[in-house]
Amino acid sequence: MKGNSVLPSEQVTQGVARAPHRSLFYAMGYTKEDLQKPLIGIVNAFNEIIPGHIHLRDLAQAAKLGVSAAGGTPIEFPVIGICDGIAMNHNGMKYPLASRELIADSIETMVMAHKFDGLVLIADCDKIVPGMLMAALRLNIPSVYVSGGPMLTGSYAGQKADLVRPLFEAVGAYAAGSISGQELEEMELSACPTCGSCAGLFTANSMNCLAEALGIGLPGNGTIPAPYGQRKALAKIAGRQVMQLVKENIRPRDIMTLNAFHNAIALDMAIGGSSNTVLHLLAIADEAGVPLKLEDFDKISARVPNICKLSPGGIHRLFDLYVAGGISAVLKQLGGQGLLHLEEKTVTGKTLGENISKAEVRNVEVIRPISDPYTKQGGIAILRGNLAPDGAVVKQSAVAKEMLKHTGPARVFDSEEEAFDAIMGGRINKGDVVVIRYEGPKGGPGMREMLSPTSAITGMGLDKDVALLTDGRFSGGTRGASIGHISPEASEGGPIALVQEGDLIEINIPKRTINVKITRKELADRRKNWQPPAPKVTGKSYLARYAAQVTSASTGAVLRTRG
Ligand SMILES: CC(C)(O)[C@@H](O)C(=O)O
Ligand SMILES: [Mg+2]
Repeated sequence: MKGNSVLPSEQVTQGVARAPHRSLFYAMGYTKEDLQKPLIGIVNAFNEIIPGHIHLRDLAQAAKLGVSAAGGTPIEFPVIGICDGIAMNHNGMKYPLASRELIADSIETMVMAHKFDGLVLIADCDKIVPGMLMAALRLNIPSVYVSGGPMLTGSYAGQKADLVRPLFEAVGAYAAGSISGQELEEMELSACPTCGSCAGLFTANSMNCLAEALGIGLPGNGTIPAPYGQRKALAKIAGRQVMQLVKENIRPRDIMTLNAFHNAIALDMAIGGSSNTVLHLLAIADEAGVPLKLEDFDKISARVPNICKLSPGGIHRLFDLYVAGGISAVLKQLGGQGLLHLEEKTVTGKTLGENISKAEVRNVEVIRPISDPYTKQGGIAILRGNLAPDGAVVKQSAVAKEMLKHTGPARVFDSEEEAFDAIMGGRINKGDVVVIRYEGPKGGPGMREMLSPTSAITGMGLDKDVALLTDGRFSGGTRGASIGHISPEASEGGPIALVQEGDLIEINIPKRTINVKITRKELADRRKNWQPPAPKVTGKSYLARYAAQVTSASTGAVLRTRG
């Protein structure tokens, strides 16, 4: 399209050879005029198994109205989506990260086959968001991403509530005998009151907020509540806006540049986003051909302060952030201190700086000034050491002060199930460092989120005494000294595979180190006796193919491609 006006859809709508194609469109009720207009794919991840997606039909409808009103022809098609909460703490959790690549691949498949001219991508939860952004960059046709928006805050016993605080953590509290079965049931009934992504700053909301800073989501994308009329209006505007992008030939790679990724990381550090954002931003950048590295997170974390504390790190929820001015107000704070690239292009057709120029903070308890942050550094830290030569990730903003430096004996488990049973069975002692390995992208496979073990530790009141390390990953709802993405992973022979029960592990988050206190020689001797494990999944399953192709978490757990 650059320099001339040829639209991809002309390959299916124009000329003599395409008479059969047009006939197929007419079979569906499209008119002759419809086929003269840009064909806009409305990628709708609606399903009836994710609260964040249960209302997406309404948003797709609104987006279609926006496209039509702006002179385009909207054409909807679906993609899959997993609810991480429902997939949690069993073997289903091996699929969500892997679903990211399936989603990207299936959008590529639909768009390449049918020749759309632009996309409105509609999703809400965890892996569906990066999967969609990866596809947008791979295809590089004009695209706008719209999220389903956050769930309203729940309430329990007069306090704000969400899926994690208190509910996931209540499982540990129940095991420790500090709450009754009836209390647990009351929490179940009240923690998640509406449609939308779970109300804390977990992975879904983190990604939806970062989409604003990346420029691919409209202002308000991260925080406008899911049930609000404004959410539908946002989808309508997205439909209108994608038409503008088609006209002006502005594509995802013009928007999601290295500077835009740096903006997203700066926002992530300021709000204390999910540790999963590290994996996803690296994978999205990989599709953009942008040289983003794990080190970029640490460099930006060193200079961007943490100014918001939302659940699980604090008591505020996305609704509080919305009322306080939303992501635009946070970005305005950062921009005012020279911490952003404000000249970056966005899907509004304006720059990021123009988008946020009128924003203001309406509650300084929810969005603190840069001069009075929670911490001078950002929410996420990258650790290295003899246990993680290729890096590890911790959400330092959600670590109890007492645990920022900790040395304790390793309690080693070769799966999440074994570790969870030990925690729930009261077999973890104060001071212990729980090691959960063979749960990496390849070894798991699928790099499970360890929300149940980390929440059980917290719920049992051990979060100021016990650390947890893994080559798997965490939920955005995880808090405590939970260090994940340890790379290389155990099944690839990473040093985490060589740790033995009782080894002393030294964690120093301020110094960014993670080490097992054994000599280099001892480590080398243990390595000689180490055997790579047999793959856990074989045969024809998608997961077996995924395990064969997936690469390290330190580079986003993307799939290796040939050549
Ligand atoms: C279920 C959750 C809380 O959404 C989790 O999957 C996350 O990553 O945040
Ligand atoms: Mg998740």
